[in-house]
Amino acid sequence: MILPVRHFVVGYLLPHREGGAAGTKMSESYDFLFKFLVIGAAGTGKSCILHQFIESKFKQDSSHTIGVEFGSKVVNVGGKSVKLQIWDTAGQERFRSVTRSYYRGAAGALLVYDITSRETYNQLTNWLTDARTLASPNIVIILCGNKKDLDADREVTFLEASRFAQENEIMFLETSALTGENVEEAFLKCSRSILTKIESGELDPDRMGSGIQYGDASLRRITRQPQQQRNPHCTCG
Ligand SMILES: Nc1nc2c(ncn2[C@@H]2O[C@H](COP(=O)(O)OP(=O)(O)OP(=O)(O)O)[C@@H](O)[C@H]2O)c(=O)[nH]1
Repeated sequence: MILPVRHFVVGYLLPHREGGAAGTKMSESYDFLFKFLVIGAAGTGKSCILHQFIESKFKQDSSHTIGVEFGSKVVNVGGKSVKLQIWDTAGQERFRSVTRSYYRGAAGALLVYDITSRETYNQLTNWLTDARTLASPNIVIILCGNKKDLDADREVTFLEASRFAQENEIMFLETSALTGENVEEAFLKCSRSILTKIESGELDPDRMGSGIQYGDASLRRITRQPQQQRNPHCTCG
């Protein structure tokens, strides 16, 4: 059965609160917008990670995602407000053709496996290849070994996963959507890396399909600057 894609999209659009570790805001004013993906095998906790990040609580009775779900949050990264537009994709193979259509132009991704399931870890190379091929070769990826709270059932060591991350030039953290440990940090770390690449000129927000857009706040600052400083890269410092 093939349903139109829009039927799969569930919104998490919540009011952006002032304060908190991420420093979110009431208004929709932000410096940058980054498109993010959450990818990885079924049952690894992708939806729970997104829910924990946005609502700061564990999603009880999470069921398999059908297609994609959507969440959005404004965070403060290195003095810049960044709106993260996050697509949580289904891990089940039968939704792969739908989820793949959401990869295009993503700036960042959380690649999730379950530390208690070697099977989910063994699939990482396929997910990584998909992300780099379908989103962008420059996509900034953070590997998340989720369910860190289930250490007694661990099947994948921290060391081997960190070696995998190093070999594949991606960042790495172990997370727990249940306790919230490192969940926000994963999104912030990935966002920080994207911002650094914008600053260094490695990523160009003006490039089509970069997954990055200037927000109102950023554009306002550019137009206020003297003519000789109107280089978008200068706005990130
Ligand atoms: N103990 C523990 N359980 C978790 C954690 N994260 C998720 N779970 C459980 O793992 C199961 C799958 O979580 P989901 O978030 O639905 O997994 P998913 O990756 O979104 O799955 P798909 O939508 O099928 O791709 C659920 O039973 C969750 O309660 C975690 O950090 N710790």
